[in-house]
Parts: sequence; structure tokens; C-alpha cells
Amino acid sequence: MAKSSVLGYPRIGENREWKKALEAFWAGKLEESELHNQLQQIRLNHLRKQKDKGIDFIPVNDFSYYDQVLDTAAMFGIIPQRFNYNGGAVPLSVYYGVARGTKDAAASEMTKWFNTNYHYIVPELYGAEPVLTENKPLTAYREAKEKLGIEGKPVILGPISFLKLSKGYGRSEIDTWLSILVKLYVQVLQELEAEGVQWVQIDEPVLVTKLSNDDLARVKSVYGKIAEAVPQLNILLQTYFESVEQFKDIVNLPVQGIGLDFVHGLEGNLSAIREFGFPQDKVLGAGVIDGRGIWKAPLGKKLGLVKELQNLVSADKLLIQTSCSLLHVPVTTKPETKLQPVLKNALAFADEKLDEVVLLTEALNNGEAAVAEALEANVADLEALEQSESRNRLDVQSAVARIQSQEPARTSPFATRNAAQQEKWQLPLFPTTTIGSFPQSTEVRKARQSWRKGEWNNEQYSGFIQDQIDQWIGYQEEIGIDVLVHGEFERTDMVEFFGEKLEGFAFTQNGWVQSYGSRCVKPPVIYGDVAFKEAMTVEETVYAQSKTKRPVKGMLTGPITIMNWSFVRDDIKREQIAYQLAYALRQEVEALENSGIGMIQVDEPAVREGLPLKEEEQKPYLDWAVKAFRMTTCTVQDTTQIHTHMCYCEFHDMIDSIEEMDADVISIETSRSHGELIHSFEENTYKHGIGLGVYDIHSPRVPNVEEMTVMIDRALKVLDPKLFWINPDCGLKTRGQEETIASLRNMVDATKIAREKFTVNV
Ligand SMILES: Nc1nc2c(c(=O)[nH]1)N[C@@H](CNc1ccc(C(=O)N[C@@H](CCC(=O)N[C@@H](CCC(=O)N[C@@H](CCC(=O)O)C(=O)O)C(=O)O)C(=O)O)cc1)CN2
Ligand code: MET
Ligand SMILES: [Zn+2]
Repeated sequence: MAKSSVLGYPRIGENREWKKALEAFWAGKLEESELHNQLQQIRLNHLRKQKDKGIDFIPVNDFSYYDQVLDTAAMFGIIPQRFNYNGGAVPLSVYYGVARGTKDAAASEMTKWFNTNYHYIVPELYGAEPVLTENKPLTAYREAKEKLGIEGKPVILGPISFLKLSKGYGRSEIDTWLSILVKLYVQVLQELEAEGVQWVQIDEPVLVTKLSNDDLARVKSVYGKIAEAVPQLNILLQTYFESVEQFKDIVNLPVQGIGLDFVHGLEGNLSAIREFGFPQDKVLGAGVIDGRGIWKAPLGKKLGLVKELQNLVSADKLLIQTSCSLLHVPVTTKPETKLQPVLKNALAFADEKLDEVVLLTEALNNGEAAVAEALEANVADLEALEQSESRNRLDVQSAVARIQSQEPARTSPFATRNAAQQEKWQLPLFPTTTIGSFPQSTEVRKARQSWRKGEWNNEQYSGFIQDQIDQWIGYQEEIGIDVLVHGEFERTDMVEFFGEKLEGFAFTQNGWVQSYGSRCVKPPVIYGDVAFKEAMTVEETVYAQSKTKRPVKGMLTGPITIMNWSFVRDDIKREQIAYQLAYALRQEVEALENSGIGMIQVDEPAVREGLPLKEEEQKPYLDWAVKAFRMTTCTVQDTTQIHTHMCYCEFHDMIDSIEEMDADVISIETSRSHGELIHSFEENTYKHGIGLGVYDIHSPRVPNVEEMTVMIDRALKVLDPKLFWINPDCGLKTRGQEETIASLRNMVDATKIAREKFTVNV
């Protein structure tokens, strides 16, 4: 009999109860004991739900108070020294300090979890002396058993991945660190074994990337030691997001089960298992239900797949499971009452995916007849969407085919444009700017809600937005910023906003997904061909420009980011979706230029996260991503300055592509990684305008002038001063008004110091 299994469940709750509890606690409106109570209720609800649905292997310890990587670090007492942690169980104040920063200490870096829109907190190993502070998986296991009688499957981020995702150690220290970590993992696992735990899921997502021979030897040694230490414990070594690179080595590791992704790594994993087979003494965790996408699975096809897999493993050794944790999809489609039926009927969020896992397991164990009706309905639902008009728009398809066949390029090379732009704009040395958004205060959110509910009419709402713009144009002028923005007050989110105005998109009412900490996003659904309808940003931008003599930057989200932060259709290539978006956005760029806006920023923060994990797929992806950006921006005049912005990821492996995007200015996040990015620019001579983020905007802390000066001085050692801009790391929508103004004042002061120093020096 095959069994059903889930790798992880979303923690935010059906109505984002988790987020609300965390934020109430941070605001001092919820006692710590009450926070624990509320989160326990949420956690138990999730376990109960999985049990009721009939999942056999229910994950525990997938829940978190913020982030699972931070939890692993905290479990081992790996807390940066600046938080004055003195050993023992990590207090919540320290835990949240590391995540969010404190008055005296900057937060740890936050970065993308592989190729997803989830961000984890990067463990800092430097100076750490790890000890086991609390066996979290054990606590979670006991809770599920005692409260609900569930024999949970503890989930732990594995040592190899944990180390790879951490920073603060050199190459020569890898083995030392692994031996320290292995001791701790063994301690955790031995306690689980002693408790009588049956299965543990150890997540090793880095195994889908190519390992050097040394690293592969390390993987073998680490799992060899673990296997020896816990002979009674069943370990399911779990991979996801791609196929494993070194299949034969990985599946022969001394563990009892191997979890493979047969959705995002289908091709690679399937051809490998067909070619090499699968060890008969091991359990295969077959990830066949997509943990990242929102479409119903084509169950007939999936059933064919699991039948084939069943034949390759020995009896009773197959798990039907999700391809990865369900963290990346919304909780349930149940509250979605406003979607067209043809769309709603084709969707499956986390809870619906639990049903799919159970259904497939049942079909495999009891025969198709047992679930015939469900299989038939599934075919009809998916076909209806496939044939819908919105997926078959010849007007869009032919226009995109036409511009796709041209090589998108600006009229003149950067040097010519740069000179023309200097001449036109007369900006000072080190121009200052911000990334686009200003605080989305409660007032702003309430106003939007009133308007959406119909309590406010359009005039009231747009009048309110104009007041916000007036106010912030005033602040920016007064602080002394050189290139202004309108503030994005009319936008819920930089992707959702554009999706709502373009054709081919749909919106959920409650389809929230965790992005980082308590912050969630509600990704739009690209279900059809994308098309431009009418100008989307011209009104607010032109209004802002009418209020000041300084330049106001228009603000758009780029094609790749809209695509990567949406749930996209899977019947056409992503490349094609990107070009459709690019063509639509180009029309917006042109509309802005025609309305007299001479600087236009096209944000592309998600380019890096879409980078395929497999090396051989990276170049083709970057090529079409760059092409889509150029398609969006290439038709403007030389004097129109195109900006772009990127944040929260590693850029060093794609600097060349960033250069090829040919934006006149890029603003880029650096400060949370403490300026490490600058090294990339030391090696690669980037020849366009560049604004380095001089302070972290994800923390309520106001950065002082000195620390920004350090950042600026460091950057100027590497970068061409004539091309250097000064800006925060990212948009300021999550910040409060006072801290924003105070921080920007300090930024402008730091700029003045830099200008003085630099003018004296030359
Ligand atoms: N899509 C996307 N991905 C991204 C980013 C991004 O900006 N967008 N940035 C990076 C991650 N950063 C992020 C930064 C901030 C937020 C964020 O602030 N999210 C908000 C939700 C934003 C939103 O859509 N707000 C709605 C309001 C939705 C809401 O909460 N409504 C309340 C009621 C309104 C009220 O009274 O406050 C409710 O439904 O209960 C609006 O502005 O209108 C949150 O979690 O709090 C998310 C991600 C990377 N990935
Ligand atoms: N223009 C956007 C903003 O300021 C860019 C954000 S990148 C995540 O919010
Ligand atoms: Zn950003």
C-alpha cells in the first residue's frame, strides 16, 4: 500500500491569523503567553486538518514563529554576538531581534529561499559556539501526539543545506563546521529515536544543485555518521525544486527514504530513475503534486506517473506526496467566491492539494474505479480552462510574435544617452533618490478599504491619494532629495496593482502567501493572454510632477517580476508570458513618456529569484529575461532615463546580464548583506549608473549618518563617482512616517558629507 505524505503546511492560517498574532505581539498588544496560545491553536488546527483529510505522514516542526532557517540556527544557539545572547533557550526578544533588528543591533540578512518568493534569515556562523538549546522537532512531535494522537513526522533542515545557506565562514572551515553541526544533529536525532519517532524528514534542497566531488564526499560522510548514530530511526532525505544532480550517489546514501520532486524536477528525476532504478530497500517519496503552483493536478496523468514509480520500488515503499512544502501556496480556495467558475474549478490551493494527494493514493491502492467520478470531473475542469477564450487571443499572440522577432535596443549606446541626460537633468554629484513606495500607513490601507467597499467614491479616494502625494512631494523637497517619486499610495502591492489593470489576470480575495516574517503577498493569477487596456500609472505620476520642479520618476514593475510574483498558467512557456507582459508594459512606458515623464523606473527585483537552479538552464533564462526588459524599455528617447531596481538576493553571478539590460541607472540592495555586493563590482566593471542601497529598510531602526557614510565610502572605492547614486535599499512601504523621514534626512546628510569629501579630494 502506498501512503500519503505532506512536506510542510502553510503557517499563516486561513485568515492570516498567524500574521495578525505576530504583529499584535510586536506592537505590544499581545502578551507573550497569549502569543504562544494563539500560535498553538493555529498549529494544532493545521495538524487536525491534515489528519481529517486522511494524510498518513503529517509534518511537524514545519511551523515557525518567523522562519524555519532562523529556527534551526536558534535551536543550535547560533545567534550573532551583537544581540548579547548568553546561552540557553533563545528568548523571543532575541529571536525577533535577529529577524527584525533591535534599537542597537541590525537584523541578520534576509535572502531568497532558492527560486521562490519566500525569504529566510541567513544564519551568521562567525564567532558562534553552537550547542543544542532546545530540541524543537521533539517538542513538536510530542505536542502532536499528546494533543491530537498524531504520529507526526518531524521536519528538519539538513546540515548540508543549513551550512550552504549560512554565512560567516571560509572555505577552509567547511569540514570543521560540518563536524560541529553533525554532532548537534545527531543529538537531536538520538533524542527523537529514544522517543520512538518513526520517520524524520531531513530537507536537503541543495542536493538539486551540482555538488563538487569534495561536497559529495561530505554528504556521504555526514549521512554515514548520522546513519550510524541513529540505527532505529527512519530518515527520509528530502529534495525539492529540481531533480537531484548526482542521482546514483544520492539515492544510495545510507538513509531509509529519498524524497524526489517529480513536478519541478520531473524530467531529470524520471529519466534517472528509469535508467538507474531505485534501491529496493528504500522508500521513495514521490513528489507528484505541485507544492508551488495553484492549478489542479491533471490526475489521470499523475496516476500514470505514480503507477510507473510503483513498479520501480518494492511493495509498501512508495509515498505519494507534495513536491515541496505547501508554504508557497495559499491555504484554501474555499473563500474565493468571486472568481469565474471556469477558473475557480481549475484551482487547487494547499487544502485542495491535500485532497489530491489522498485521492491519488487511494486510486493507486484501490484502483481507479474507486475515484472514477473525481477523475472525470478533473478532466472536465482542466479542459474548460484550456479552451477558454482568454487563453486563445490571436490579437495578443500575433502582436507579440511580431515584436519578439526584432532585437530590442535603445537608439543610442549608454555613453551617448548618459551625456544627453546629464545635459537635460543637471543633477548634482551623487544624486539622491528613493525606490518608489512611501509608508502604506493604516490610514492609506483604510482609505483603500473604504473605497473598495463602496463607502468612498472614486473622487474621494483619488482626492485622498493626491493629498498623500502632495504631502510626500513636500517632505522629499524639504529633505532635499534630487529625484522624487509619487509614493505608490494607490498600490496594494507592486505586482497586484498592475495585474488588476491588465487583461489576462485574475485576483483572489484571500490567496495570501508568506513572503518573509509576517509579511504576505497575494500573487495575482495569470490565467490568460496578457494585454494592455489603458494607462495604469500616468494619472498619479503626472499629478506628482505637476507639484514640483524636480524630476519625478515614473514607477512600473517589470515583466519578469510580474511573472515571477504571480501564479502563472502552465500551458505556455514562461518566456512567452514574459514577452506578453513586456509588450503590455512597453505601452505604459510610452504613455508615461508621452505625458512628459522623463525618468521611468522599471523594477525587476525578481529576476534573480527566477534563475533556474540548474546551471545549463541559467543562460537561456537570463537571455530572455534581459530581452523582455529591453522590449519594455527600448522605445524611449535618449534623454529619457530608464531606471531599474533589484533587491534581496545574490547578484554576483548575473552582473553581466544586469549590464545587458542596459538601464541608465540601477538601484540595488546592499546594506543588509553589509556591502558584500560591492565585491562583485570590483571584479566586473559595471558601466552604467548605479545607486547602492545605503540602509536596510526592513528594520524600524533609523540608521545614523556615520554608518551610511561607511557604506558610501566603501562603494566609492570601487565605483565610478560620476555614475554613483545614493538611495535606500528598497521601497519604504513597510516603514512608519517618522522613521522614514528621519532616515532619509540622515541619508541626505551622509550624501552632503560625501560630496564635500569628494570635491576636496579631486
Ligand atoms: N508581490 C511582491 N513580492 C515581493 C515584494 C513585494 O513588494 N511584492 N517585496 C519583497 C518582499 N517584501 C514584501 C514587503 C511588504 C509586504 C507587505 O507589506 N505585505 C502586506 C500586504 C500588502 C497588501 O496587499 N495590503 C492590502 C491590504 C490587505 C489587508 O491586509 N487588508 C486587511 C484590512 C485592511 C486594514 O484595515 O488594514 C485585511 O484584509 O484584513 C492593501 O494595501 O490594501 C502585509 O503582509 O501586511 C510583502 C512583501 C519580495 N517579494
Ligand atoms: N518600487 C517598489 C517599491 O518601492 C520596488 C520594491 S522592490 C521589492 O516598493
Ligand atoms: Zn526592492
